[in-house]
Amino acid sequence: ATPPERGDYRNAMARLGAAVNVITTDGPAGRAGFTASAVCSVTDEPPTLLVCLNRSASVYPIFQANGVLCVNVLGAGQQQLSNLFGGKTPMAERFAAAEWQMSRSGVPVLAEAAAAFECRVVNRTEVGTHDVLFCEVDAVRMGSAAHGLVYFDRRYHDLLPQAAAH
Ligand SMILES: NC(=O)c1ccc[n+]([C@@H]2O[C@H](COP(=O)([O-])OP(=O)(O)OC[C@H]3O[C@@H](n4cnc5c(N)ncnc54)[C@H](O)[C@@H]3O)[C@@H](O)[C@H]2O)c1
Ligand SMILES: Cc1cc2c(cc1C)N(C[C@H](O)[C@H](O)[C@H](O)COP(=O)(O)O)c1[nH]c(=O)[nH]c(=O)c1N2
Repeated sequence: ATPPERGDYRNAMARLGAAVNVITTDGPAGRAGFTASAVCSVTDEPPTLLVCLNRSASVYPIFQANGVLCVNVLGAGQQQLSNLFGGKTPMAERFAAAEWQMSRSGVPVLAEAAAAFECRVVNRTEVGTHDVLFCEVDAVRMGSAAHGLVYFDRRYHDLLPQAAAH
């Protein structure tokens, strides 16, 4: 069978709603961060998640060299931060838009995230244009954001609980 055209694939993927995360790093190669929706839990023994990173991103060599990162899960109302880290904005400007704490490994952690996962990259696999980074979680933090943020249909949606039925 012939595979779907890229546009058709993306149109369908646009309906696969996903949490929005700012992935940060710091270390010998310097500080960097980017927005990722391609993040998911792999196993909880040992706690491991994956992040898909486009090898053509300007931040790619920095993440490659540092080998540590933090997955900052954005909350309701933080779509501006997602757009800032989603491309083209100079790195200093991205980080100036929020308050950061320091993880034990020296990686910036977003104080206002819904949750944050401090990780080491333990494995990576090249698939097409992307690297799949397998990341072991050394520490978790529960942040101050109470409601989630979801990217669906190429737009952001604040995730507010439905009113209880009856
Ligand atoms: N996994 C990714 O790398 C990824 C995911 C979402 C958005 N983006 C970036 O943000 C831009 C805008 O996204 P959009 O959702 O508003 O519209 P879009 O039409 O470009 O993408 C729709 C959906 O297709 C998938 N997708 C898009 N580009 C991809 C890529 N290079 N690799 C794997 N999956 C991809 C994502 O699920 C995305 O939400 C994209 O063109 C891309 O540059 C990348
Ligand atoms: C909502 C949303 C979701 C994603 C992205 C963007 C946006 C707006 N981007 C693109 C990525 O954030 C962008 O390419 C980086 O900011 C790197 O850009 P620079 O090359 O540094 O400008 C992105 N890139 C990637 O490699 N993996 C991903 O999962 C995602 N997900």
